[in-house]
Amino acid sequence: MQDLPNLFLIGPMGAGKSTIGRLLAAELCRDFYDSDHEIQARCGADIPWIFDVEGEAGFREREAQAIDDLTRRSGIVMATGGGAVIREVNRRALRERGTVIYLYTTVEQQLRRTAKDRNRPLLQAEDPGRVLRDLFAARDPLYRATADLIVRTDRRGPKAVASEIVRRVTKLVDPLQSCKA
Ligand SMILES: Nc1ncnc2c1ncn2[C@@H]1O[C@H](COP(=O)(O)OP(=O)(O)O)[C@@H](O)[C@H]1O
Ligand SMILES: O=C(O)C1=C[C@@H](OP(=O)(O)O)[C@@H](O)[C@H](O)C1
Ligand SMILES: [Mg+2]
Repeated sequence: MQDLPNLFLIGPMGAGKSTIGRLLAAELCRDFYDSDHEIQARCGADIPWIFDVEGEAGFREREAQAIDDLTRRSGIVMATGGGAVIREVNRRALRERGTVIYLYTTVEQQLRRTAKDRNRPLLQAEDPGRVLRDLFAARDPLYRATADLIVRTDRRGPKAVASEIVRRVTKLVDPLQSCKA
């Protein structure tokens, strides 16, 4: 497992990037980073505050800086925020500096998983289902274009998904490993 590249998780809000990323890193004995946590730690404020005071544009600047810095590390697992793929510079950093995994789930699951969480400013809207559908239409092509692997998270719990990623990524890196003793 030492030869594994950086693993970067992308996908929409509620896909499980933060939860599964942490489990994946533990399973691989890797350091775990979450670009959203990094942004909040550097700024000393939470995401709703950043959106309030600096707008989404300010948040995206901070996000690009965090992604550029974190993707330069080696041997890490990193969860991104759902909007990380909007910027071409982020997509390039992710693609060039690691293996990118798109965690896919349905909008219905996203809605259920994010319903009680007030920490996602984009979903504090009258119709969060509509927001999620519109974001999916805009971003799904970008997730697909950036990813090396697509893994569904709507049918299995976080632990099972983390194990599936380990299995698939190991094969991707060393296609012969499944033939080894
Ligand atoms: N595969 C899964 N099955 C069921 N619930 C999940 C799964 N992945 C994540 N969750 C739950 O969904 C919520 C949002 O997960 P989170 O990791 O914050 O998603 P993201 O970082 O992609 O927005 C959390 O309550 C988490 O426990
Ligand atoms: O989709 C988005 O634009 C966002 C997703 C959030 O992260 P999660 O995908 O981890 O919820 C967070 O970065 C911010 O609220 C914006
Ligand atoms: Mg997250």
